[in-house]
Amino acid sequence: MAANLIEISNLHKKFGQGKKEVWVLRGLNFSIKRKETFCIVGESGCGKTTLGRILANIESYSKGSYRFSGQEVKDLTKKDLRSFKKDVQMIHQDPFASLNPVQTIFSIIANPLKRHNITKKYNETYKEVSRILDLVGLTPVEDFLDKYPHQLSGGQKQRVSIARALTLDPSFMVVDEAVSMIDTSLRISILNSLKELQMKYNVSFFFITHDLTIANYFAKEGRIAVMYLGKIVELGETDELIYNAKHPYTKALIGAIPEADPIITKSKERFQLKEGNIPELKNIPSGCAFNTRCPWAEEPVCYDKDPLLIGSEEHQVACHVVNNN
Ligand SMILES: Nc1ncnc2c1ncn2[C@@H]1O[C@H](COP(=O)(O)OP(=O)(O)OP(=O)(O)O)[C@@H](O)[C@H]1O
Repeated sequence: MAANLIEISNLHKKFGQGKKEVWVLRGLNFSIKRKETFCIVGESGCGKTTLGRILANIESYSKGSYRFSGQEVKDLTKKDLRSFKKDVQMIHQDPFASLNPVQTIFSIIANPLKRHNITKKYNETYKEVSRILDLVGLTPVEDFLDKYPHQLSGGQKQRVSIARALTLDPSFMVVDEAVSMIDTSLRISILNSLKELQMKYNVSFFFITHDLTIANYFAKEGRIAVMYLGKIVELGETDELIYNAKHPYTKALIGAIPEADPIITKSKERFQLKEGNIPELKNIPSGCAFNTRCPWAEEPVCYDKDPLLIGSEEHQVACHVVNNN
């Protein structure tokens, strides 16, 4: 059995052809261990969802390598793909859009069980559907079985999405902004449910969020990768990254987190970037893509050479200024 569940090397993704060609992911290198929580954070449009969709094999990759359990995903045979589809599940940002509106909650959970021959007889399916709904906190189960998605609240719908993802006993889950459309009061409860399920079932998570506070909470025992314009600029164990951030972009993201205590907020280091707008992906600056916003950018290196993500197992940074000092 491979040591890492996931190994990504020099991964690239482009959309479009010719003049419309845009490279959305530009050489990613990372791995995810079994049972690990790996969070990816970054502003809108930096490529988080595209990467999540590639990891779930909903989207193909254009260049580089993606190995799952030691096997190159592009080369999976039909038989391997069937087991991959069972093993890897994705929970989407908008549970309403991803749940079939004309199916009852019972059918939504029962269908994958039947399709993959996990349960055969009705009684068996009923028992398993009830067990899974109970696991995600949709109780009393009988109140939910005959309902349709539109009859549930946002939080309940997201729990149904999680339940559906769990039916096939996955080893890896891609969770895309799964709590961003849910009231703050319910967020922690859903995040806690996901964490409990991870402990129980040893699932690895690839958790996508634009909110570093949520990443810090959910990946407390895991790692966070910070993405900027299709590249990872900093990657580290969560506490190390939050309390010892090195990349100016990560520092700016951390500086922007509001503190409950207004005195701390006032005294916290505000890291000023050069300008607010992110360059477009089809117009990436040469050298380090962050150079247009970076207060540390130095001539000539930051304008000529793309920095590599380097460092220790616990903490890696892609910044010439940090890595040269
Ligand atoms: N199917 C597609 N065809 C063309 N361009 C696409 C496609 N899907 C995504 N993109 C582009 O790829 C870039 C990255 O999008 P992506 O959704 O991965 O970013 P994101 O970081 O997840 O953003 P958000 O937080 O807003 O969801 C964007 O510029 C987007 O317009």
